[in-house]
Amino acid sequence: MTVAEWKTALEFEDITYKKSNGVARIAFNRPNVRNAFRPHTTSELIKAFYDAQEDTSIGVVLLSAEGPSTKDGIWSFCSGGDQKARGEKGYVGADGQHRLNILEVQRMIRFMPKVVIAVVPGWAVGGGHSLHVVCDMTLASKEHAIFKQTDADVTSFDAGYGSAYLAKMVGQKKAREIFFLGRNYSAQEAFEMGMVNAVVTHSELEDTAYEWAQEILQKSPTSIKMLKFAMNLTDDGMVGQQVFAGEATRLAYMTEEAKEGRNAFLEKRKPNFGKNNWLP
Ligand SMILES: CC(C)(COP(=O)(O)OP(=O)(O)OC[C@H]1O[C@@H](n2cnc3c(N)ncnc32)[C@H](O)[C@@H]1OP(=O)(O)O)[C@@H](O)C(=O)NCCC(=O)NCCSC(=O)c1cc(O)c2ccccc2c1O
Repeated sequence: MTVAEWKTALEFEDITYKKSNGVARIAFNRPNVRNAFRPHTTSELIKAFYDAQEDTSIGVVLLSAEGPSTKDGIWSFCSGGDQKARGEKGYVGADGQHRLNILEVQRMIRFMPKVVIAVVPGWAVGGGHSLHVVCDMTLASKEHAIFKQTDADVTSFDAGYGSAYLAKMVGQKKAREIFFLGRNYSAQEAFEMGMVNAVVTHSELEDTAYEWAQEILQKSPTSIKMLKFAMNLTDDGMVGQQVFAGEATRLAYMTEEAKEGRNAFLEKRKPNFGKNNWLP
C-alpha cells in the first residue's frame, strides 16, 4: 500500500487542494454549513480542477470534503448551493454579480481526461448529490454518507447530469423517486441502486480512495482517457463526439502521415503518404 504524502498545491479559502504521487485531492472546506458551495467556492473549484487537468503528473482527482463540522460533529460531502448566497436572480457573488458556475465545474469533471472519484464522507445533497453523480466513480462512508435530493424543495434544480444522467445510472423510476420524494438514502442503499461503487468504513475511506487512485495510475493513461470519453460519448451528443474526436486527432498527429502532411506544406510540395498505407 502506498502511503499518501499530501502537499498543498494551492491555497484557497473554501476548499483545500493537495497532491501526492500522481493524485490530486480537492476537498470542500466549509463543514459548518455542510460544505455548501457559493460563487467563491465554484471559482476556486474551477482553478483547482484546471490545475489538476494541466498537471501531467496527475492521473486521478479525488473530490472529497474536510470535516466534521466543529459545531455538531456531523460529516458532509456537499449540501449544494449556499442558500444564503441566493439573491433575486440566483446565486450572487461578493462582487454583486449573479453566478454560480457549478455547471462549469460539472463539465470540467466530465470532460477532464483523467479519472475523478467522489469521496463521500457524509451528506451529499442537492447540487452536492449532482456532483457525485457526474464524477466517474463514488466511494461512500458506511457510517456517515447520506444521499438526498432537495432541488425541488428550494427551486434550484439540476435538469442536466444531476437528474437525467442519474436516471441512466439508477433507472428512471428510482431517479424520479429520488427527486420527487427527496428522501434520505444510506451508502448501502445508494450502492444497491448503482450510484456508488463501494461502501467503505469511515476511517478507511480516504485511504481506500487513494489506493483505488494508485491502482488506476498503473494503467495506460491513453486507454483510461479514451475509455472515459467513449463511455461519455453516447450521453454527451456532439460535444461528446468532439471530446472523443479531439483525442483521435491527437493520436493521428503522432503518425508518419501527420509529419508528412505538415512537412509537405512547410516545404511547399505535394504530400507523399506512400502507396501501402491503407491499413485493413
Ligand atoms: C444537508 C442537510 C440535509 C443537513 O441537515 P442537518 O439537519 O444535518 O443540518 P442543518 O440543516 O442543521 O445544517 C447545518 C448548518 O448548515 C447550514 N446549511 C446546510 N446546507 C446549507 C446550504 N445548502 N446552504 C446554506 N447553508 C446550509 C444550515 O443552515 C445550518 O446552519 P446554522 O447556522 O443553522 O448552523 C440540510 O442542511 C439541508 O437540507 N441543506 C440544504 C440542502 C439544499 O437545499 N441545497 C441546495 C439544493 S439546490 C442546488 O444545490 C443547486 C444549485 C445550483 O446553482 C444549481 C445550478 C444548476 C443546476 C443545479 C443546481 C443545484 O442543484
